[in-house]
Amino acid sequence: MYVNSSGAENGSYSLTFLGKKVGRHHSVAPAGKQRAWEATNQSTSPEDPVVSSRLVRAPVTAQVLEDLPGSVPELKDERPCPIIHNTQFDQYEDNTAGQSESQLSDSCDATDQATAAEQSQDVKIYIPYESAELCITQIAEDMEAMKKRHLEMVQELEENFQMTARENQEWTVQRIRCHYQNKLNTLRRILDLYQEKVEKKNAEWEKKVTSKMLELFSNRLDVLHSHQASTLQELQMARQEVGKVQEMLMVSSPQQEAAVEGESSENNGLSAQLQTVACSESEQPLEGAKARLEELKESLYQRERELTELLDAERSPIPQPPCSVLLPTVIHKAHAICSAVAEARALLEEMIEENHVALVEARDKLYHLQMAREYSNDREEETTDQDRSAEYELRLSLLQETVREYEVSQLALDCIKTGESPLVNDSDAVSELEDILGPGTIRTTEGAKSVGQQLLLLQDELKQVKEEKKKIIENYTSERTMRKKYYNVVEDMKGKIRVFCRIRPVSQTETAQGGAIVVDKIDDYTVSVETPRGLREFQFDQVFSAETSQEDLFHDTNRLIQSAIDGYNVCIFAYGQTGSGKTFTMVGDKEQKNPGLMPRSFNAIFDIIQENSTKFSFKVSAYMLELYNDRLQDLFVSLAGEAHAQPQSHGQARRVEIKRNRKGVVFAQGAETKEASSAQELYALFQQACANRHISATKMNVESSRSHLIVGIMVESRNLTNGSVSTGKLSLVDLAGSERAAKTGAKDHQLKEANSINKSLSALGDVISSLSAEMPHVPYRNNKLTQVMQDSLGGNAKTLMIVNISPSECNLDETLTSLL
Ligand SMILES: Nc1ncnc2c1ncn2[C@@H]1O[C@H](COP(=O)(O)OP(=O)(O)OP(=O)(O)O)[C@@H](O)[C@H]1O
Repeated sequence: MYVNSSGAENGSYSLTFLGKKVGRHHSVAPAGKQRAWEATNQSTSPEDPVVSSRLVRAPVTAQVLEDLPGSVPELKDERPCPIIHNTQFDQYEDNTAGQSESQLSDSCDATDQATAAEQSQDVKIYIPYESAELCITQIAEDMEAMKKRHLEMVQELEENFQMTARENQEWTVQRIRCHYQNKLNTLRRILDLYQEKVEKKNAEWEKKVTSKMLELFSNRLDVLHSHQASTLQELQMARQEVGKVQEMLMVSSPQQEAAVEGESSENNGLSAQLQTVACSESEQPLEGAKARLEELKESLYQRERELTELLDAERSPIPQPPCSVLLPTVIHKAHAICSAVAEARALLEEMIEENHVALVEARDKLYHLQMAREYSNDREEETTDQDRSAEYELRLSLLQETVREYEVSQLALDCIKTGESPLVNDSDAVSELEDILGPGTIRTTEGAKSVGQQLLLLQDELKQVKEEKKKIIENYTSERTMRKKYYNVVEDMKGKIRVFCRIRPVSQTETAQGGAIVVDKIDDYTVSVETPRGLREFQFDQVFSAETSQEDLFHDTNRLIQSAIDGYNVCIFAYGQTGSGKTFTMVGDKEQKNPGLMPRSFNAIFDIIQENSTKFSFKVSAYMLELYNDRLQDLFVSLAGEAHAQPQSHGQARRVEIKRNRKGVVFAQGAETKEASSAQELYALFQQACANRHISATKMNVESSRSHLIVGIMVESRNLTNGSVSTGKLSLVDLAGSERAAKTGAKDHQLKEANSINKSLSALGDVISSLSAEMPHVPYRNNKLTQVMQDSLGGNAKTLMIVNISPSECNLDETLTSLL
């Protein structure tokens, strides 16, 4: 027998006996079967060690185990020994256990020795039958071992599967748990939010109820006080009446006794006469008492009516807290005070003592009155006086009331002393209050106590809220102060004195004169002037060319308006030769098609006020002055047109003096300061002032300002949250033009005007130079102009000077003077 290697690759083997091929029925795995098997396992990976071992071994195991029992006896019958080809045998060895290797080798060696001659001719090796049998047995054992291993593997796979399934299950459970945990968390969050909302609502509601209750409680206390007062008054009156009645009784008793005695001794007629006299005598004072009684009755009815009204009011739509409900709180508080303060304790003791004495007295009185009534009843049975009986009833009930009040007071005072709360039995009022607070909240003493405690807590909360509000206001105030400070720092960084230069367009007169344009704006900060000695350049904080609109100019200046509203002094003035455009810059053209800085500032002030109206209240006031020939004049005071034309008549005008108050704020004494509540009102005041200004025609300007116009606008702002007040001043000055007398053609009073103007401008120049050079002394007092502008020049004030210049060659000298 030999094992053929053909088909070994597919795992099929054939056995040959004595050179005769027996057939392929011993093939371990036929090709068809192998393919079918592979098809069933094609979904599995051959790389998988388990699967690949199956691919090789499984068919061998199954087929051999089936086929071997039949084949072994067959082989036994066929002697001599089968042969195994060496190479084929080697191939077989690959698929069998190593244990059989040595045995097979031994068998082969024996066969080799027995058939040595044949080996030289034929490569087939014959092995003894026993060896073949041994070999087959070995194969069977191997197969058995393989079957065992396969079973183990199957078991292992099953275990793996179960483990994986278990893991999967756990993972799924974990996922589900996670999902529900998340859901639970979300629900909790929603619940928290709802709870928060409910608490907020409760707090709001409690706040409302508390304030309402406190209000009602104080009202109730007031009513109780007034009741107590009126009761005391009534009691006093009752006491007096009782005294009177007792007196009357004392008077009438002996008379009646006498009448009774006389009855027995004298005859009936006389007795009747005496009785009548006695009765008539006793009835005289009784009449007065009856009248008084009537009054008392009336007043009592009146009180009763008032009480009914009060009770009706209690049942009004707004439920009122009963006094008895709030009483425990009051007692609780009073007890706390009494136990804390020795003085209060002593006072309480005194009150208890006094109340006790009063109670004893009232009880005595009641007792006496009751006795008197009984006695009187006995008497009235005889006299049949119904009115008297009614009077006693009334007084009795009054006294009973008083005694009850003293008893209640006694109880309350004892409660205050011990700290215990009295029982609540004002059931109607309690149920009304429970409608608000919820059922069962105050039905018991504990409930009432908790309401009281809630009240105290809410009072504390209110206190806290107030403190928080105070803090917020403080923060807000400090934040605002910081804003002002930083705004001011930024403005200061730009320079406390800023100088702008504005070149006006060439005028018709200048065109007619044919003068060349010698002034040019090089950049936003530089002006160049062509002089006979060459081109000169001048630096400014800002340069505006002839094309610059009024709006653009204002845009660069209106930040200073905010500073004035913030409480700083700000001064904006235009400077330059006559006809250079100062009035145009400050006021605008005559028709106000191009309004200047002044009217625009008026609007800006009220715009800012409007923006801040919720946080501040503002007061705007203004004075408008003219400095003409070294004389200050109030422009609100209207002088006759002739007076304006003739300067001599100014002596009659009201004298205006420049003064400074303690804070250093300049004010014009003798000048009127008018309030304005809108930009329109302020502008109307301004127009009124302008109408009184000195203007006349010069050679240089048809409408030349012959005076300095000083408009002072004071803005007082009051912080609505903390009540702080700050005042800032915006000074807007349109200066008269510097001029050369010869050029302007000034004569007589105009020459005087020009001298005065030039003097004041020179003084202003000196002040500005000193400030710019940060000199220790600034010559403010040299001129009225500098005096009036003092609080707006230097110090913390912000100053903006606009130098107006002409571009024309004919004004070159004046332009250079202005620029230098
Ligand atoms: N930027 C400008 N754009 C157009 N016109 C201007 C401008 N500046 C000045 N003017 C015109 O030039 C003329 C003189 O100007 P304005 O009266 O303002 O000069 P002034 O410096 O105020 O003179 P004075 O000192 O004599 O009062 C006016 O008719 C004015 O309209």
